[in-house]
Amino acid sequence: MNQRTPLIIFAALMAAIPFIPGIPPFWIVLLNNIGLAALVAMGLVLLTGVGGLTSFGQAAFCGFGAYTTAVLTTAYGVSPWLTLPLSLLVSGIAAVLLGIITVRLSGHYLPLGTIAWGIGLFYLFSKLEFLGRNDGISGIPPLSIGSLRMLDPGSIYFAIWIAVLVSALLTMNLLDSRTGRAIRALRRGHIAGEAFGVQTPRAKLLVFVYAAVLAGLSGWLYAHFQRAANPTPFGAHAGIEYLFIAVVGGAGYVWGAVLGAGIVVILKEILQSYLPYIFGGQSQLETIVFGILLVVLLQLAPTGVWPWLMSRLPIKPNRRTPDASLPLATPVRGQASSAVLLQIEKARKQFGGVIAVNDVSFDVKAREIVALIGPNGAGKSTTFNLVTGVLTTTGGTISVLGHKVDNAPPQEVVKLGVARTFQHVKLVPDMTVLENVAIGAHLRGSAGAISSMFRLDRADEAKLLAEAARQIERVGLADQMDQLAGSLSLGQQRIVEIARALCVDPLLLLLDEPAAGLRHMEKQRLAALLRQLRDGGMSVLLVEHDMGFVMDLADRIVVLDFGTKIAEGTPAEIKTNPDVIKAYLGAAA
Ligand SMILES: Nc1ncnc2c1ncn2[C@@H]1O[C@H](COP(=O)(O)OP(=O)(O)OP(=O)(O)O)[C@@H](O)[C@H]1O
Repeated sequence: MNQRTPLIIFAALMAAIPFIPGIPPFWIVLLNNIGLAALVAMGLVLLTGVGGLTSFGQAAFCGFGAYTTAVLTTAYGVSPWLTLPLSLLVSGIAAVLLGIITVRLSGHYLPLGTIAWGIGLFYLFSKLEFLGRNDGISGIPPLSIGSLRMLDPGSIYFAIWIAVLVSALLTMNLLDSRTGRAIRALRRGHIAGEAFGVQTPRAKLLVFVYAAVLAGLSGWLYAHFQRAANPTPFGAHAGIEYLFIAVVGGAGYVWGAVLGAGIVVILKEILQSYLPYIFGGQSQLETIVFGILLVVLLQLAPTGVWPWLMSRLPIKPNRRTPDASLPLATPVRGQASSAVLLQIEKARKQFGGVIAVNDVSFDVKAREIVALIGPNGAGKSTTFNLVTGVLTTTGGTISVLGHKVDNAPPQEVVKLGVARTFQHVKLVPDMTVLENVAIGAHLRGSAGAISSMFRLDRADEAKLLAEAARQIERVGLADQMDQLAGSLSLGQQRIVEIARALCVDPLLLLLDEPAAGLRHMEKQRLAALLRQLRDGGMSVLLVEHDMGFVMDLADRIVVLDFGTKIAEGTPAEIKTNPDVIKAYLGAAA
C-alpha cells in the first residue's frame, strides 16, 4: 500500500461524513471540536512527543490566533481570510519572544515556565479593554467563499478538516527530513546532535514556533466557528487538556494527535451527557470519572493509543531503500599545514576542586591511530569532551589543523572534520539505524524546514540517505539498516555510532570505548575497519579498556592517570613501562 493511501482514505471518509443522510448536526459540532483540538495537539506532538519540550501553555497561542482575527474583523473590518496570515504571524511572533526565554530552560523548569506564561497570558486576555476583558469579543464574521457563508457547523467543518489534513501532511513531511531528524534528536539531549552540527537552540525554537502557529491556526478557526472569543478556552486548564490529548493519542505520533482529540472530546461529551442521569446531577463526578478513565487508558497503552493500535494492525512501516550510488559532495576543508592533525598543549579541566585533566599535552598525526588509556576516572572522556567542544578548557590550548578549538562549540569543531562516538551511546532509539546514521551527514545537506514541509528537499535528502546507507554497509550493518536503533545490542549500537561519525567524512575520528560490548569476531572486524580507515587517510583517537584490542591496533598510546599524562609511546614501550604497569596495566592484567 502506498504511504499516502491511508491518508487519502481518511480524507475521503471525513469528506463524506456531512453528507450521511440524517446525521445529527451535533455530531458535526463534535467533529469540529475534535479537529480544532487535533491541530493544537499536533503541535504538541512535535514539541513534546518528538522534541521532548513539555508545554502546558499551548492554549494561550490559540488565544493569540483567535483574538487577532476577532479584533481585526470586528474593530477594523478586515476580511477574515486576510486575518489568517496575521493570526499565524502574531502567534508565531509571540512564540519567538516566549520561546527565546523558555527553550533555554531545562528539566522541570521548562514545563513550569510554560505554566507560568500560560496563566499570565490568560489574565492578560481577560484584563485588556480592547480584547473585551472577561466578556471577550462577539460578532466575529463567518468565513465565506464567494456567496457561501460558513455560518453553520457543517460548512466550517470542511475548513477545519482541510486544515487538519494539510497540517498533518506538512508535519509528517517535516519529520521525515534532515530538519526532522535534528528535531527528533533533541529528545536525547543536545550533545549528540550538536556533535554533528545541529544548532539545537534553533531547532528547539523552530518546533516551539511551529507548535504555536498550529495552535494559532486552531484559534483562528475557533473564532470564526464560535463567532466569538473570550479568555476561558485559552487558559491553563485548556493547556493541560491539550497535553492530555497528545499523550493519550501517542505524543510521538502525528495521527496520535487526531486520535487523542477524538478520544478525549468524545469521552468528555459522553460523560457530560450521561453521568448526570446516572448520578442525579452530581456534576463533579464527570471530572473524576474522566480522570480515572484516562489513567486506565494510559495504563493499557503507556505510549498512547495510536502506537498501541498500530502494533495490532497488520500494517508494516513503509521503508525506502536508499540508492547507495547517489554521490554526496565531499566537504571542503582546510588542509593540514603539517602532518599534525590534533594538537593538545597543556590542556586543563577543573570541576571545582577536581582536576579532571591536568596540563595534558599530546598530538595526533595524519594517518595515525592513537589510543588514550588509563584507569577509570583518569580523564579520558573529559579530554574527548574538550577536543569536541562539549566542555571548555580551564587552561591550555587545543588545535585542529592549526585552528584553536579549545572554546569552540561542537558545531564548529565538527566542521573542521572531527567526528566522535560516545561512551554512553547517544542514538535515538525509536529512529531506524538509517535515520540515526543520516544525522551524521547533517552538515552535508542544506534543506531547511520549509522546503522539507513541501517536499522540495527530496534530491538533497536522497543523497544524505545514500551516504548513510554507504557508511552502514561499510561498518557491516546493512541487514540492520531498517531496524530501530533501540532494538540492537549495545555493541551494535556502538558500531552504528561509528557509521554516524563516518557520515561526517571526518579527518579525525574520536571513538570512546568502541569495543565495549562487542564479541571477539566483532572486535576483529572493528579493528580491521579502523586500520582500513587509517590506511585511507583518516586519523583515529580512541579510548578503550580492552588492552588486547588497543595493543594490536594502536600506532601510539597516551596514558593518563588522575588527569595527568604518565606515559606516551608505542604499544611495545607502553607494555613494559613500569609506571603504566603500576598505575593501570597491572590492575587490568
Ligand atoms: N561534569 C563533571 N563534573 C564534575 N566532575 C566530573 C565531571 N565529569 C567528569 N568529572 C570527574 O573528572 C574525572 C575524570 O572523569 P572522566 O569521565 O574523564 O574519566 P575517564 O578516564 O573517562 O573514566 P572512565 O574510564 O570511567 O570513563 C573523574 O574524577 C570524574 O568524576
